[in-house]
Amino acid sequence: MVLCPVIGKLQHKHVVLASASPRRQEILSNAGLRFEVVPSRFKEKLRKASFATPYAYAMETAKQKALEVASRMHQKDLRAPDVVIGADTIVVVGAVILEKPVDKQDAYRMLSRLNGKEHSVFTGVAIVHCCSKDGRLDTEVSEFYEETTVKFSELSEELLWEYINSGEPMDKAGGYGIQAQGGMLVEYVHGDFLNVVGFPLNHFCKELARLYYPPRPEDLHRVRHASIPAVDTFENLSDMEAGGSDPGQSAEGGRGGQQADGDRSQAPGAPDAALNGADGRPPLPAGLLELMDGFKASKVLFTACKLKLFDMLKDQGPLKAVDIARKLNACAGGTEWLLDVCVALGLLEKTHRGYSNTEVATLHLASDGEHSLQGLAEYNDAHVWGVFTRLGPAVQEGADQTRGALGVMEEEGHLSQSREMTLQFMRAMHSLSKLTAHHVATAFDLSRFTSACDLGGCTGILARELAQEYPRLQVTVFDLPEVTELSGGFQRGGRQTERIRFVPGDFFKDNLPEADLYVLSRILQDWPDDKLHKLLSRISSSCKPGGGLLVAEAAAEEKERASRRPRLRALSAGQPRSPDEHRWLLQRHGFQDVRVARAGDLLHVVLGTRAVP
Ligand SMILES: Cc1cn([C@H]2C[C@H](O)[C@@H](COP(=O)(O)OP(=O)(O)OP(=O)(O)O)O2)c(=O)[nH]c1=O
Repeated sequence: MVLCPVIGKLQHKHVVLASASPRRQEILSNAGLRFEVVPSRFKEKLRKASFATPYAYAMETAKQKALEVASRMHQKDLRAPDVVIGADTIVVVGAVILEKPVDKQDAYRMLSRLNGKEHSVFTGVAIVHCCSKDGRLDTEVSEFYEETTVKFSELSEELLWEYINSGEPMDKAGGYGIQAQGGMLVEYVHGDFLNVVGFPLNHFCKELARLYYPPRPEDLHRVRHASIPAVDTFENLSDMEAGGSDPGQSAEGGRGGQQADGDRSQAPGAPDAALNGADGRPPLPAGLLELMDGFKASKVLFTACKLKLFDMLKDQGPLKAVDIARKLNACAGGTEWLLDVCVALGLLEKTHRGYSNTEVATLHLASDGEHSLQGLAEYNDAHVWGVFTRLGPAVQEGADQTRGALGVMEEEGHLSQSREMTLQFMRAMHSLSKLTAHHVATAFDLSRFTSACDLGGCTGILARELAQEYPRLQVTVFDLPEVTELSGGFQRGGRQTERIRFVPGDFFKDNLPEADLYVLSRILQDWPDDKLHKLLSRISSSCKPGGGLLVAEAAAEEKERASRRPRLRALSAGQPRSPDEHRWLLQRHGFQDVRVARAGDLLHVVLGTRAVP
């Protein structure tokens, strides 16, 4: 069965897998690809230090493996295969690249390095298209890489040696095989599992799609780059290629326009499959209409939050519309409209007994819950809404682009405006931090530090999580006086609170409190380059050799930068920086052994150690 038709594109070609890896052979043949196996003789000896990133090294090795096979086959028969695929898998922990162990001691060294920690597995892949011209070999190379994060449990020496003696580690990068007994060592995996096993099949199919079906301008509204087009989409495209119907029309019948995944953020012009016209009229732009109305839905949510509707229904629901209107001291007709829209938006449920919260509303929209996002809704309504009404003039007049098109930080300037505004801002940050603090605190093992200072730590949510996770850690929250003054209102009791103190100050002007570990969570993105360097250099001067700097920022790997949330936020807060940019920033300011890890779905975290100046 060929599930992904792009694999079928290679059906009549002479495809060679330049790899001895049985795992790669299995993954590709399971996917329906037919190929010959010719292991590469390229010696994996490129100088690692000459590559800017580990994945550049893996991609180059993959390319050299494939090119070696292509040229050997060409020399032998004066005929080259059509396509040669090469791959190289490496394990990266800190700045160290691990390949296959040379002996048991080497395997032990590798596994000890990985023990209890998170690491990255990169596979570089090269797809080499070959052709023979006048006895000469011409090649065209496309290459890409995939990264997967893997965390090992804390493992005893005994277990490590038992595993090594099983013989499994010897032919595998990093000295383990996640697909077999090595799977028992692994606590979690973020990303493509097959990438760890040696071949990122999903990304490979996307790459083939890119190569074999480059989108025509008129197709761009239908096919999303980031996904492997659905089978139906491909069939349409193949038909077109074979002289079939026009793409606009081929979407008819409710098949061609399907999105490849369940992401609701479909391209706005993507036709709704069920509603396409059958007579040459353009399909209904359902996604676009949804975008046109998006602001109305936000305002309904904000208004319901402001009226404390979800609080009322959490405690007293279900309630009839008239009773809700009475309690809100609002007009009955208007209240009923609002309630019905909330039902349509999935925020409320309506039965014969009246209106009640949906689960998501009770969890995230009632104000007192552990996971409440009320503060964020309130802040977006009171402030960000207004900022976005200035988008048109800001684009025309050209604001400071380092701060996004709107030229203002969402938070800027309001801390000093009024106590109420400061509180609103703090509630918004508090809401957001609750979603991410645990991931930030546990992305790395920070138990070697005994004191930490969370710069711009606001209500102390992350400080609390750090103190909870590391029982020896004393945590200082350093923030502007107007913030620390109000932070008391956000504190909950608990033993870890004794190890948290709030210190008022400005991190651009005042001496930073002493600490082994400095933390900047969602701070750097808000500042333009000059301020950012000033802040990092102040931290670097305060941090003792061996101390650490932990930076948490919105996840912004290349593939994510184009997605909806970071893009919208970038309008008011500037373009998010990638993990590599953060790694470079820390290195530039005197931090070494810089490691990057994913912290949940929203953030990435970077940890560096202060070098001896
Ligand atoms: C981390 C990890 C790696 N591996 C394997 C995948 C690769 O086969 C190997 C990494 O070595 P590679 O040098 O990438 O590949 P290889 O030597 O096996 O084959 P060739 O060079 O001929 O293409 O490690 C696993 O099987 N499971 C794992 O969990």
